[in-house]
Amino acid sequence: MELSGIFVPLVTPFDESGAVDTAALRRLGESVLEAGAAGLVALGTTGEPATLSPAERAEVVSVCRSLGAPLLVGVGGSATAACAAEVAALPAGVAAMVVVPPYTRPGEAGVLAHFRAVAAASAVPVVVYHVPYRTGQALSLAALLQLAAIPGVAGMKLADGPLGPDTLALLAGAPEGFAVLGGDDAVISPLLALGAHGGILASAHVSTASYVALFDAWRAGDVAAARKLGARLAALSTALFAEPNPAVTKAVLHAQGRIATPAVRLPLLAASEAARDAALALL
Ligand SMILES: O=C(O)C1=N[C@H](C(=O)O)C[C@H](O)C1
Repeated sequence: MELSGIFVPLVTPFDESGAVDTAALRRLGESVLEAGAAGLVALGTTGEPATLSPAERAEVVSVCRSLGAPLLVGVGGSATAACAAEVAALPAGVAAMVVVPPYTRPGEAGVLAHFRAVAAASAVPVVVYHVPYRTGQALSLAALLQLAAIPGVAGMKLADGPLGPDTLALLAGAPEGFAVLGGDDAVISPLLALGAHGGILASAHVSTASYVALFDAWRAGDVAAARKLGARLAALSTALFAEPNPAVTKAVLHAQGRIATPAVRLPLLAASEAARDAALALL
């Protein structure tokens, strides 16, 4: 699987009864692929995996797989053995997007041991999902580079906030073929400018072609177009993340008639009208 371009981590739409709306999920996946997305992510943070039952999670993965596009499947948890077993059970042809073990804060050596065990158990490529503001686990540049060197680890979804010297050094120092995919939507443009291989962006549900055009512009070296588009999309992403993800994105998709309800499951709360309207105004 080529880890390059814009991947859309699909929301999990719910119908009026609160059940997973698989027809809407399929339509969403088809629409973003038609608009140029390189692939999909099932069960990313945006898909609300924590509040889906095991049967619902399997259903979401099955719908996404049936679309035939490159697919990353989110896997997470603080127990290494359980995480390794989950990754080992993934079907061929997908990649596993495995979050740094959250909450436990096992330290860098513990994180490295976790990913060595998970990658050794996996028959599919592993993408490390580093999102310290959610997991509570910071990682130094040395640890990031050690993760990148683990056999079977094919890339990293990097969502560690403002870009700094470590980001530059990771992009310069990671092994050949290791993909860095941005996961902080508002800074995707500068990250692509620095050489990232793509992005996993919830924002790309609502303006997929524009995020794809941004990726293409940086790839082609069209700096003027990329800067202008990047600034506009940073404002859109900021509006979509004004309240906990994916509430605003779901509210916008509902307002556009693309999903039946804007519902999210507790403890997430539905987006405010103000946040939804602010995002819609930027489209
Ligand atoms: O679901 C994802 O994958 C993403 N989650 C991030 C988050 O909510 O922290 C944001 C990013 O757009 C992709």
